[in-house]
Amino acid sequence: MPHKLMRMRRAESLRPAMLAIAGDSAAGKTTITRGLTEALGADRSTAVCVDDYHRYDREERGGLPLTPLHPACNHVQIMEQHLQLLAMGQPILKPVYDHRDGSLVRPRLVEPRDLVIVEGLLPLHTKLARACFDVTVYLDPPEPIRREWKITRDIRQRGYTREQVLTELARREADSAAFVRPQQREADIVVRFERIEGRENRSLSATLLLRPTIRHPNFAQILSRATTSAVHLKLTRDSDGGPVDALHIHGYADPLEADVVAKAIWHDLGVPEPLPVCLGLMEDGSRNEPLRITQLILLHHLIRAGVWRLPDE
Ligand SMILES: Nc1ncnc2c1ncn2[C@@H]1O[C@H](COP(=O)(O)OP(=O)(O)OP(=O)(O)O)[C@@H](O)[C@H]1O
Ligand SMILES: O=C(CO)[C@H](O)[C@H](O)COP(=O)(O)O
Repeated sequence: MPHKLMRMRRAESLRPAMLAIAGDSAAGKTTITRGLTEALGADRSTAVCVDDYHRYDREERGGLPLTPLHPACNHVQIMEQHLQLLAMGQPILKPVYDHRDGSLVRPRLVEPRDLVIVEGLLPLHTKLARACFDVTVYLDPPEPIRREWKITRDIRQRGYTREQVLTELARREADSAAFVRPQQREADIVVRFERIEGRENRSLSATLLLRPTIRHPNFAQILSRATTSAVHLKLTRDSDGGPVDALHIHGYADPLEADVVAKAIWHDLGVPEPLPVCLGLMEDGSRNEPLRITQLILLHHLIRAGVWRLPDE
């Protein structure tokens, strides 16, 4: 049972805290990761994108009946090996896929820091890969929103036309259902940015399903200390019908009110540093409160996972 061995070996030794962020293309993984790594700093954190393990470049893929979401289109075994090495604090020589033109370029030496964030299409696809993580997240925006994000991003940054993106989205649907979306069930936290019907405000709200597979911050207590209408905790149903806690962050949250919650979450962590200012920052420089609180919660988990294994604790 290699995945059980991996869990045991990790429990025995001092090694980095590992966070996985899985989700379909343009689900928002890079946007969340960017804020986390900036907040933690390059000396404490490393980010790895497992889409770099694509087996074929864009041109080669064009002639194949495969989409990048299919495990056969990725070096999954090498990804597993590298995740195990990172999880044990070892360096890797990681392949690199350049999305600007779809080419596979010179590999990069990655030395894990105390906190490692791994994002991509399939980081939770296998048991062995999952065993490498302390905290697992799945980003689950509603399909119409993800499609909007993908169309805009792929046209602006990856050299595609609108028609090409629409064709590709249709081509990928079966593989997304078979290989990407099932990872939702494997995650400790499921994040959904969505538009709430009837709200005039166009900002997206965020709902975080907090599954009892890991220990979450005591939000009931944290929110009882922070008088605000920006965030609330509710009991909802998971996809299997079971009850699960969910934290809802309103898209219309007043930044001042959201700040009260952000400070309370940060304070709960007991870290003396000031609240990082880079959280909630979008690529265009705008600020997004639901994104900020989501990043803060993931940061809380990652730092806690790291602190728990310090030798004096
Ligand atoms: N919370 C959000 N609110 C508004 N827009 C968002 C949000 N998250 C992401 N986006 C938009 O969606 C686009 C895609 O996001 P991002 O690059 O983070 O996705 P990704 O999951 O890393 O994509 P890929 O796996 O294809 O590289 C971004 O250009 C960004 O503008
Ligand atoms: O699903 C994706 C994640 O970003 C990409 O489309 C996939 O990685 C292939 O990349 P590209 O479209 O840049 O060739």
